[in-house]
Amino acid sequence: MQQMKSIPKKQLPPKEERHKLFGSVPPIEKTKPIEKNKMADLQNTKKDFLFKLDAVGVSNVKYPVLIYSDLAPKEQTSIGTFEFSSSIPTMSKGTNMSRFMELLQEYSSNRMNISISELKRFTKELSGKLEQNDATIEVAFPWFYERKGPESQSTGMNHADAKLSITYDKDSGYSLKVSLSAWITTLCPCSKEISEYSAHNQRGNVTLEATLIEDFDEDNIDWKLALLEAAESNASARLHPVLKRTDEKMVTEQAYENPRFVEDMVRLIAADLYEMPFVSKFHVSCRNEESIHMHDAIASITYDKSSE
Ligand SMILES: Nc1nc2c(ncn2[C@@H]2O[C@H](COP(=O)(O)OP(=O)(O)OP(=O)(O)O)[C@@H](O)[C@H]2O)c(=O)[nH]1
Repeated sequence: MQQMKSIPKKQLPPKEERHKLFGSVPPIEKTKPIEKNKMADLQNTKKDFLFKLDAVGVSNVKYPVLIYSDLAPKEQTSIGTFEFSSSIPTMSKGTNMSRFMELLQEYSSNRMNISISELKRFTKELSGKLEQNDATIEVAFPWFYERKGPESQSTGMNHADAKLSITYDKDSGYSLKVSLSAWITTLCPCSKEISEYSAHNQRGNVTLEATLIEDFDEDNIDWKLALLEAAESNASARLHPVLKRTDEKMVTEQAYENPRFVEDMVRLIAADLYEMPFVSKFHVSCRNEESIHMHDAIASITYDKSSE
């Protein structure tokens, strides 16, 4: 096919003239210093600024990250959404915002992986770089895992929303929090009980938030998988990307054999988290997108093992 030549019909002014046409003006004569050591450093002003701050930093920072998983794909790249902060004392006006991003770039250029050991190292280094007593990093990312149809073994990819939050404090050490939000199937026990046949079922969203013990052994336990298994193994059925007819029959019957209210879901997941020795506190919530209502059904539970 002959290529059409595009011949401009208008005679446009040069680019610089076009910018002027749309309001660009030449720079004025500048009077303020351009050398860094002569510039005002407002954020480093030391005075009584009335209150100390719990947290100051940057949020909604998106960076590519590397994730390791016990499920295939065992290594994957994802997009991390970061939040970094530290406290600052009463006598300090502000933090040094650029230092959060400088350290992230430094880690990223060495293929930053979202592991607990890496983020522990990061927060400790960050608190030193900021010259503060503590630092927190929070990173949320979609985690992908392979899922096979139960009978055909046809493979596809599911994902869950994972989050890891680590605080380093010079006096109290590290605190580790993880969270996973995943989808499951629930089949209504009441509907099954009262109906001659069938039962309504829905897609439920489960969020598990757990505080881990400080010496959590990430080399032997994948926390993402532990939380996913707690959510899915207690549901009426799991979600699958690929289902052949033989699989669909199994999943449908499995859901009918394992009916769950939204309350049942959070209590059963709580029981699994209670039995995990590396979890010290947890919060579980479930939201069922009801298929017979326009509204959702919700339930949640919070538990602190140290309060026993
Ligand atoms: N503290 C603070 N800085 C802000 C804020 N918004 C923008 N910034 C800017 O972040 C920029 C970089 O700050 P710094 O990290 O202190 O830059 P710097 O002093 O050149 O960095 P260092 O040499 O590491 O001390 C400054 O120009 C601030 O004005 C804010 O809300 N608080």
